This record gives sequence, structure tokens and C-alpha cells, in this order.
Amino acid sequence: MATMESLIGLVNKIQRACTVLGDHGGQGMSLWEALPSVAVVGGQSSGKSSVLESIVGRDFLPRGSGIVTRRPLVLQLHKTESGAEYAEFLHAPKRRFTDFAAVRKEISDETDRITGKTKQISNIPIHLSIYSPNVVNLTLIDLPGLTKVAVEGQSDSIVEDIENMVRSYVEKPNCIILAITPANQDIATSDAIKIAREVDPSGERTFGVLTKLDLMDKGTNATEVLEGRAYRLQHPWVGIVNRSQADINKNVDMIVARRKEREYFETSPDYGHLASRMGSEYLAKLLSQHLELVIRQRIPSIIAMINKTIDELNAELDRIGRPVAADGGAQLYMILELCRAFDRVFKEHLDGGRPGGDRIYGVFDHQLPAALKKLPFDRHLSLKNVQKVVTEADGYQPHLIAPEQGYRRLIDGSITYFKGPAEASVDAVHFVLKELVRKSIAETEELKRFPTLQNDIATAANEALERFREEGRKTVIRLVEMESSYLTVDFFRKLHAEPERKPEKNATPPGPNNDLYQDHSLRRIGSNVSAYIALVSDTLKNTIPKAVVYCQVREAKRSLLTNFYAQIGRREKERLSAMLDEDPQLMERRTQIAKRLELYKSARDEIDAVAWK
Ligand SMILES: Nc1nc2c(ncn2[C@@H]2O[C@H](COP(=O)(O)OP(=O)(O)OP(=O)(O)O)[C@@H](O)[C@H]2O)c(=O)[nH]1
Repeated sequence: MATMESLIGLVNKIQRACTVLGDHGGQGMSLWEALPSVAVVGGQSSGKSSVLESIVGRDFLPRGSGIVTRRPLVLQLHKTESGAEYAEFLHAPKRRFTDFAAVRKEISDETDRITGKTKQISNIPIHLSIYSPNVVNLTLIDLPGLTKVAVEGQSDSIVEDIENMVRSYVEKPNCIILAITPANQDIATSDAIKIAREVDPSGERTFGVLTKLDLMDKGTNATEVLEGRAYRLQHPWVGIVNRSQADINKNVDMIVARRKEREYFETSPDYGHLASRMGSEYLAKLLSQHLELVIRQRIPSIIAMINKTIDELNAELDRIGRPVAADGGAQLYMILELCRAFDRVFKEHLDGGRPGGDRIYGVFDHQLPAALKKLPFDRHLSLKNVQKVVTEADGYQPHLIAPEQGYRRLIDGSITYFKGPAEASVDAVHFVLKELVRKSIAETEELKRFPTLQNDIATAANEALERFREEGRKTVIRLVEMESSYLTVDFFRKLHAEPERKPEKNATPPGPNNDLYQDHSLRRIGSNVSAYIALVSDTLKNTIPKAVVYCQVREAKRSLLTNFYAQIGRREKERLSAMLDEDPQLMERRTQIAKRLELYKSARDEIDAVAWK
């Protein structure tokens, strides 16, 4: 079975690795949060720093009036066998501090580096490791002291900000709470107990610590609390006597202070019977043992959590794509795969798996009929224009039976108008296809990481669509011209067979120079041409969509990237790799995930090695 040292050392190691990766909790479930830790909480001046220092056996925390601890301090204690005693900060890993006064200065300088020389707080922790023969393996988090009022230079929200920061640590189910209360204060008003009760009502992860026992009024003692009768917790209360301010001023050595504390309890008439379970050394051991127990219990769930995260990270790596292969063949293969992925999405848009293809039908169903309806045939076939065209066509010899030439000119003139809506349909469908290309590129998950290739595909697809548009345009114009080139004979034969109607009596009276018969016959020509044009319009309404789909939609589905494939097949390797240039942000993200993956994998290996030895 693993030793206590190795277990706690293991957790320390993983915590340090987490911090290097910027994983220090507060961002959802992280490895850091899965690991047990001890947080020191209490009101300002309750003696938090003193407790921490006496556990460490060293003077190293910044002191001063007002709010001193403004960033969480993650303090990892490592017991050394060699007798060496030094400290190291994670933010300055190359520097070994042997002078603890310099440690104190570095903590306050590093605090200022993030918060400025203000009285603001930050939840980015400072990581400090202390190596010493006089400590037990333990990780402690020192948090800003809870306070009731903001002082000069602090925002009004500071009281709440500190409370929220403290809560964000102690509410984690894996956090062991070291709740510091001064004995010369009523336990009922203790800030530490208040927040501990809120997040740990059953008291199973709270350790009650009573400081300043030596400062209690004469004739009073804290046995009620220390024996667990005043406020019940699952773990026994520990009483502490730290150095007084006078001791600190006189530079009383910590080791001496520990001895004095031991003597205090051993000789105390009130606490003598509790002496073996009092004092900072006992507290350190108690915490260390508890931490070991908790780690042991948590190992299965930590391993489960690590495995789950490894799976998630692998899945994300799959999603954002593995690194690009180096050889040309593999790159060409990859580019073709990516193009095919895009092509699939594009086809889904056209075939109805994704939205957008219906807009093409919209062109045929609304836009084209509406445009046909709007053509100015009324004007072209007005009495006046019919007369003009027919007269001009007749020349010097007016027509005898039917104005064949006049009819032809009127019909040719009308049919020309159809070119507008025909070309407009080609253009409208072209723009729908172009938009679908844009959308499909954006929606092709696999392409996301390759902005250059996205561009190349867009250019190639748009070039192809441009060609299809040209083809479509030629074809619809040809359809319109075909209508001019040969008229439907049957239509005119049927007209001829119809009996000629007499002009109605109450028809518009003819103008002074207008002969009634001529007027009637021109009207008839106009309405015949109009009826024929309506027939043509119906035909084109059906055939233009066929031409557009044939030339543009069907081709887009069949050969949008055919030319592109031929081009890239001939490309040099250098140009292929350039096409697979990735978004730098994404490459960064992949590196990050890979690093995390490595951390989690090595954490799993280490836990396996330590826990089941
Ligand atoms: N006599 C005596 N004085 C103590 C004891 N514990 C702390 N003090 C004194 O109380 C004052 C505050 O102690 P700190 O350890 O700085 O308290 P803190 O909770 O860290 O304070 P802040 O960082 O300001 O929140 C110091 O002057 C200590 O010397 C104790 O057990 N006995």
C-alpha cells in the first residue's frame, strides 16, 4: 500500500501540473477540483497567517494592517529528509528561496503584479512550495480574511467579493475547511463557522480551530467549544496558541513558539486533559492524516474522472482534427477527403437534407411567373402600335387577307421581351447556388481548421458556377429564340377556322379618320398575337426551369469541383501543404488539448504507480 507521503506528494505533483496548465478550478469540473485540498478561512486578524506559519514552522507570510492576503496562496509543504529548507514559487521556478523574509516580499510583490498596488483582490492563486524537514506533506490554501466592512480605498463590493472567492473554494466537495475562530470572540459570530456551516452543514469536512486561547478573559475558558459542546463538528476542535504581536516584534523563533505552545497546554489547568490533542503540530498531523484518508477514498473517483476527461479530450482532438500529415500523397488524399466532405454538405443543401435548395424552386414558382406577368405586352400590342407595325410591314401594298408580315413582326417583337426574365432566372439561381457554396463551406466541420483550403474551394466552386451560369444563359436565350424561329402553325390555323365576329354595336366609336373595319381588324390582330404570346409564355414558364436546372443545378451537383480536382492533382507538394495551412488559434487549441491530455495521462500513470504498489 502507498505511504502517506507518496499519496500526498502525488496530489501535490498533480496540483502543480494543473496550475502550469492554468487549471486551478473555477472553470467547471477540472482535475484540480477533483483533488482534495485544505482551505484556511476566517475573519481578518483571526490568526490565519499565524496558524499557517506555525504549521510550517517558519515566518514567511506578509503582515500588515488591513487586507494583506489578496490572492489565494496555494501552499504546498514537502517534507525533506536531507535537512535542506527552502521555498520555490511556481511563477519563478528557477529561484530557490532560503531566506524566508524574501519569500514574504515575493508573495506581496507577486500579489501586486496582478492586482496592482491597490486593495483589490484577485482569484488567481500564487503557488508556493516549501521544502523542509519540519513540515508534513500537506497542501494548504490561504484565502483573504472575511470582513464586514470595506475600508478606505476599497470598493463597496469588497466584502461580498471576498466572501464569494472564499465560497468558491470551500463549496467544492473535495475541499477540507480549516475554519479559524479566535477564542476571545463569541463562536456564534464567527465568520469562519458561518461560511463553513453554509457549505458543509453536516460538518464532515470542517476542522474547527480556536486561536488566541491565551487571550481569553481571566476566569473564562474554551472547554465548551474544544470538547465539541458549543458547536458540534464531525472532527475534534483544535485549540492553538500562536505568537502574540509582542512575540512577533521580538522575533521569537517559530520552533521556540511551538515549544512554548506545547508547554502552555501541558501546564494548563483548563486544557491539561486535552493537551495531546491541542497545538499547531498536532493540527498539522491531524490534517495530514485526514488528507491521506480522503485521497485514498477519492482515488477511484479521481481515476474515473481522469479517464472520462481523457476520452473527452480525445474526442475533441478528433473533432478539431489531428495534425496534418507531412507527405504529399497523404496531403493530397486529405485535401480530396475535405473537398468531398464539402461536396456532401453542398448536395444535402440541394437535395433537401439541409435548407436552401427550396429557394431554387422559389425562383421558378414565384420570381419567374411574376416577371413574365410584368412584361409590357399591353403597350406593345396597343392598337396604336399594332397599327404602326402592321402598316410598316405592309409597305406600299396593304395586306389583302391577313397581315402575315405584321403578325410575324409583332410576335418577334413580343418574344424578345422574354429574354429578360429568362436571364434573370439564370442569375437568381446562380446567386442561390453561390450562397449555398458559402454556407456549405461554413458548415463543413472538417474544413473549419483550414481557412486557406476554404478559400481555394470557394474560388474553384464560384468559377465553376460562373461557367454554368454562362451555359445556362446561352441555353435559355436559345429557348427564347427558338420560339421566334418557328411559330406553332396549329394555333393560327385554328384562328383562321373561327368565324369572324362582327364589330359590336356599342364598341368604341371610331375616330373621325378611322374606318370601323380597320379598327376592328387591328384589335383582332392584337388579341390574336396576345393569345399566342400567352401560349409562348406558358411554354417558357415550363422550359426555362428545365434549362436552368440542366445547365446549372445538375452540373453543380455533378461537377462543381471537377476542374479543381484536376488542378490539385498536378500541384507540387509545397502548394499542397500551403493549402492545408491551419488557423493559428486552432493549432494553439490543439497544442493545449495535447498538453492537457499528457497531464491527465501522466496523472493516471502516477496514481496507478502509487496507489496500487
Ligand atoms: N496572543 C496571541 N495572539 C495571537 C494569536 N493568534 C494570532 N495572534 C495575533 O493576532 C494578530 C493577527 O494574527 P494573524 O495571524 O495576522 O491573523 P490573520 O487572520 O492572518 O489576519 P489577516 O491576514 O489580517 O486577516 C497578530 O498580531 C497575532 O500575533 C494567539 O493565539 N495568541
